[in-house]
Amino acid sequence: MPDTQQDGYMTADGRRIGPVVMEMRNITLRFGGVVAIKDISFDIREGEIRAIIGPNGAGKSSMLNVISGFYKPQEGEVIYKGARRPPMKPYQVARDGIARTFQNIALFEGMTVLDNVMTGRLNHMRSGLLGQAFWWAGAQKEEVANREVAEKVIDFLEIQNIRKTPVSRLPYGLKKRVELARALAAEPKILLLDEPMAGMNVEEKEDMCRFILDVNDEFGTTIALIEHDMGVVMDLSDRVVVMDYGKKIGDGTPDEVRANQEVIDAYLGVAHD
Ligand SMILES: Nc1ncnc2c1ncn2[C@@H]1O[C@H](COP(=O)(O)OP(=O)(O)OP(=O)(O)O)[C@@H](O)[C@H]1O
Repeated sequence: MPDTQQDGYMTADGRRIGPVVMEMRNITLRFGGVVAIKDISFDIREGEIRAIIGPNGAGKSSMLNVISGFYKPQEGEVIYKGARRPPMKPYQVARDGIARTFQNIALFEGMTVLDNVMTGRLNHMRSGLLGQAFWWAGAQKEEVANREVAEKVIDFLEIQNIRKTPVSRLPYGLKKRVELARALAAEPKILLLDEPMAGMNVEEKEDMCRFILDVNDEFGTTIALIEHDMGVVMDLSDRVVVMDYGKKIGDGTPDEVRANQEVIDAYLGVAHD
């Protein structure tokens, strides 16, 4: 069983999964009287693709927002890189190595693909306006280095031919890919994907699937995602957390989760006591 192997393990397809990089401990999140997350614990290992699934309203987005630091749970703690993560602003979490994409694309539509991807480098830029005025050579060097990372990501995701195109002119599937490029440009330790396939046709889904796998393989990026398409989730993920009505009802490999009766019932809509 992978979970008993502290230092990590090798997957059947030869990928190395490392030790735990983030741990959610007894997380409870309420919105007034609504309990969106009820006492949930699970971990994310270095280099793995970890999915969070569940029916509508199960609490998946809320959980992703806890991981990204956007929501502060009323109870429980997030252990990141071996220490309890203090309450942080989202930009501080981003600086600490967590990048994300959004369910509803959040790009600057009037800007080119390259400029959008460059915004993913903001957390790596040391020089502000004053810096650029008084530290010109350094600022220029930094700009070149940031551009190199952005261009590398653009090549990797095969969007070179649209790098100068304004995002507003792109079809939906490509916009999603640009969003992925922007998140990757931040060189995150953990990449959070919020329904990366939502609204895509079959071909776009296949492309996105391949890019997610390639990113994980090439850069060793740890990926946590929420996704409605069960086929995609089961194909992509190393381990899956299943939520229902804010509770965790399953956690394991795709095969384990598929065989879990509580999970089957939740998806078939079996009544709860
Ligand atoms: N900002 C909010 N204010 C009040 N209630 C909220 C808020 N966000 C989520 N909720 C409630 O928390 C519960 C979990 O919602 P959440 O969006 O996390 O579920 P989900 O699994 O992501 O759903 P979906 O698959 O439909 O996106 C729901 O009952 C929802 O109405």
